Amino acid sequence: MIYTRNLAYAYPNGRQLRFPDMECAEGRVLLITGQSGVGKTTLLHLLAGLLKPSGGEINIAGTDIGPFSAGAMDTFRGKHIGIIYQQSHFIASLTVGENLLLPAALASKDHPRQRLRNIAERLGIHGLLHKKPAQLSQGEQQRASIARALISSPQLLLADEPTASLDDQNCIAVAELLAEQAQQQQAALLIVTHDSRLKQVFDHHIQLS
Ligand SMILES: Nc1ncnc2c1ncn2[C@@H]1O[C@H](COP(=O)(O)OP(=O)(O)OP(=O)(O)O)[C@@H](O)[C@H]1O
Repeated sequence: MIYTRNLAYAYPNGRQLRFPDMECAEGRVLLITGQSGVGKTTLLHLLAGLLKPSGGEINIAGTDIGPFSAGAMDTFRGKHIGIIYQQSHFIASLTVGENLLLPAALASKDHPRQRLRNIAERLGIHGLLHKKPAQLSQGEQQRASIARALISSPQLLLADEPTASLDDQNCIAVAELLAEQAQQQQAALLIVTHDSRLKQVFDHHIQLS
């Protein structure tokens, strides 16, 4: 589903970052860990096509994303990639439901409201869709971010530190929920984190150094 080969990135006036080759199939989870500063966020942005590599290849769903223009990458990302950020980044003036429908609207997916109902029910947030994001607890916001990433049925889910601010019990619960949803949807799930607690949940693991 996704693989990388000889991936590298150099910030202007920064050091050159080189990443180990990685791959993850549909319905599987790859955990990518590493200390602060090794390049986890950079890697996530490369995989999401938000940064262009200085070398190497990223192949998603059979497509080398290297040659894409910024506009073509935006379209591809909207169709194939769901991103779960550590902070939810919801639009405060919209309801949770309206926030969750935005990516599906941008990706022109069919029957978004039906999908929203199904996913919100699965994640136990269907009673919260009419509320404003600020009225949700942190755990509820986390589940809402997962729902938002799933709503366009992406084939690739990228999660950036999804459990960093959670206690042990919620950390494991959110990790298992993510993996379960990815499996149900047959999406590849890549979790980028410094949270070593997740190593006990997932056995497919790469450590950046
Ligand atoms: N805009 C930038 N310009 C130059 N160097 C940068 C820039 N952003 C990040 N870096 C450097 O690139 C390296 C990787 O940064 P990155 O944010 O990807 O690491 P990280 O593993 O996500 O760290 P953390 O866990 O602390 O968030 C670091 O050495 C950082 O100082």
